Amino acid sequence: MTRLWNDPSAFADEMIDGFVAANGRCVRRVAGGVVRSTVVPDGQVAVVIGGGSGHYPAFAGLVGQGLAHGAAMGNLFASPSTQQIVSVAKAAEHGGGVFFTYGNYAGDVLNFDAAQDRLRADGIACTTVTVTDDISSATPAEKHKRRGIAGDLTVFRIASAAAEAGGDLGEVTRVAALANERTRSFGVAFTGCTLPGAEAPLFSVPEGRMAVGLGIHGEPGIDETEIPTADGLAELLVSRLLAELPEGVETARDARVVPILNGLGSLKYEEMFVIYRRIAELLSDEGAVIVDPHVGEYCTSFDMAGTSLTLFWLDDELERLWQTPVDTPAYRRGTVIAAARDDATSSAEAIADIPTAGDGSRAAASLAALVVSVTAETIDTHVDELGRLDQIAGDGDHGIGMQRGARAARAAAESAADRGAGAGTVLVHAADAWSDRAGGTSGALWGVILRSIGETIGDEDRPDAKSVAAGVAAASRGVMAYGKAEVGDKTMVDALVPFSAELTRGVETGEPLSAAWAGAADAATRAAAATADLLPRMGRARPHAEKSLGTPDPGAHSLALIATAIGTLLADAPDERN
Ligand SMILES: Nc1ncnc2c1ncn2[C@@H]1O[C@H](COP(=O)(O)OP(=O)(O)O)[C@@H](O)[C@H]1O
Ligand SMILES: O=C(COP(=O)(O)O)[C@@H](O)CO
Repeated sequence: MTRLWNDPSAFADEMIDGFVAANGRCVRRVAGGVVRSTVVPDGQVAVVIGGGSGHYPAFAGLVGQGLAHGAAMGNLFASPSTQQIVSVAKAAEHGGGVFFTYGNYAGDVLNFDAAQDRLRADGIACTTVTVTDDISSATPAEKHKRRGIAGDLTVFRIASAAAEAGGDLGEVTRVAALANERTRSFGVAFTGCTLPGAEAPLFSVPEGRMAVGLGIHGEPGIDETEIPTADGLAELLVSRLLAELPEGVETARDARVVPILNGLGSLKYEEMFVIYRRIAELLSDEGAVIVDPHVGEYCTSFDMAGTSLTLFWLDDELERLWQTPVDTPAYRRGTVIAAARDDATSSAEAIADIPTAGDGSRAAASLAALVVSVTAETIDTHVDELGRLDQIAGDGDHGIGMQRGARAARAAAESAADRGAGAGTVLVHAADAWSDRAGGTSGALWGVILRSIGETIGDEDRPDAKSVAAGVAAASRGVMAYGKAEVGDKTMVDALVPFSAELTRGVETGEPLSAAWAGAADAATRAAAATADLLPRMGRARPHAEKSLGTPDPGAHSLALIATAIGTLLADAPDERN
């Protein structure tokens, strides 16, 4: 149970404030996260990590000399937004390009890839290696789909050591990929974790039972067994990992390996030492040479009681890099020669310009802002229900993520309308605020939706039914192009595509916008409900496909709720709104 918070939706921000206040020796705050507070030599590759909050010391606790140059810090269990990542990367960059590395989660990939594209467009060279160490999350044939857990540490460290040694972007990328290939993890848990403000844990394990093969968000495990003895658990973890030695390691005999026993949040160190005692015996019995063992917390899941074992199989090059000194808030090895302090301060965030707008579009701006406001109210009303749906096969954060995004969008839309923006700019500002503040997959996609509609209706004329339907059609295409999901994958696309099709059909047959919108919202509601029968093929829910059968997709459901509420708004004043 996470017991202490002020406002749950402010938890991540307040946590960052406190973290920076306590660790100014190593980090300073920038928009979107933290960067090193010490001077970095010109031309050094910047290693930028990041991910959702709730995993301390991942990710910000691993920023400092010898390790990462910056960390983009998302909301609880949600990827940082594209804007956050761009901002941190620009602050961390010192002329040698940016190397991104993070755990392989859909929201992170979506947002880090988009940030990488933006930086490249600005002339900054970037490469990426996603961490895929968790062997329980996909088969060896689909290794690239595996998620990243405590193996983050080995990849981050090797990449950073290569950057500190003066390696260029190609070199840093090569050794990081090698470290990832040679890092394998497997985890178990005894209780689920509870997000701040939530009434119940994300999942529960029956008394005396243990969930096997689960990740760092309380995603359900792939199996459940009786809780074994400490020695029995050591045997399970070691046997699973030895059954999948990486390429280049034919046998454990004489192989040099770093074992990392990671606590997931509330397992006692003493319990871990008892387990590790047997892990060390088992590895030695196999003839493996143990190097620099780690027992502690490296990537947690709030208060989850559980543990994972990571085995990092060294070669000469990786071992040399692994032995270099590190000094970060949460992780120290060897003796680092302290660099001078970097007194740079981050510049204030620019206030986005308001382009000149035509009278017709300005007249519709307050309605556009009202639409965003109704969206935020709808999410406020359903926030718990959305969290519960996302808990079944996801990470339970759909409600709070949508709430954070929609509230920020409402404030941005109202501010733009007050400053004389046209309807298109109102929605574009709302889009940017939503994706920036919410992060995660749905934050990025709601940014695409609002931006597509805003750009289509533009700032000249009063939007009519045709331009609104064209905007929604552009949003539908945009979401599919960005997220790569198709109809039937059990995502918001399953509601958005029929919504758009029905809206276009209604408008083309001459229905007023309010009527066409109401028909489209009904179609979205039916389609969202029908996702209960689908098996997910994208994102967090994919490894838990069967668990999600019978439950609608949270993103499809929230989209249908929003569409319905906007329909009611339009119907209330049809002549004003058509
Ligand atoms: N690739 C995708 N394309 C479209 N929608 C997606 C995709 N991946 C996930 N989603 C939608 O996002 C929802 C999850 O949103 P949310 O929980 O807020 O984000 P996150 O998974 O990043 O925490 C899913 O229910 C689904 O509707
Ligand atoms: O969960 C995280 C990001 O993945 P999403 O796909 O956005 O849920 C985060 O905690 C790990 O970086």
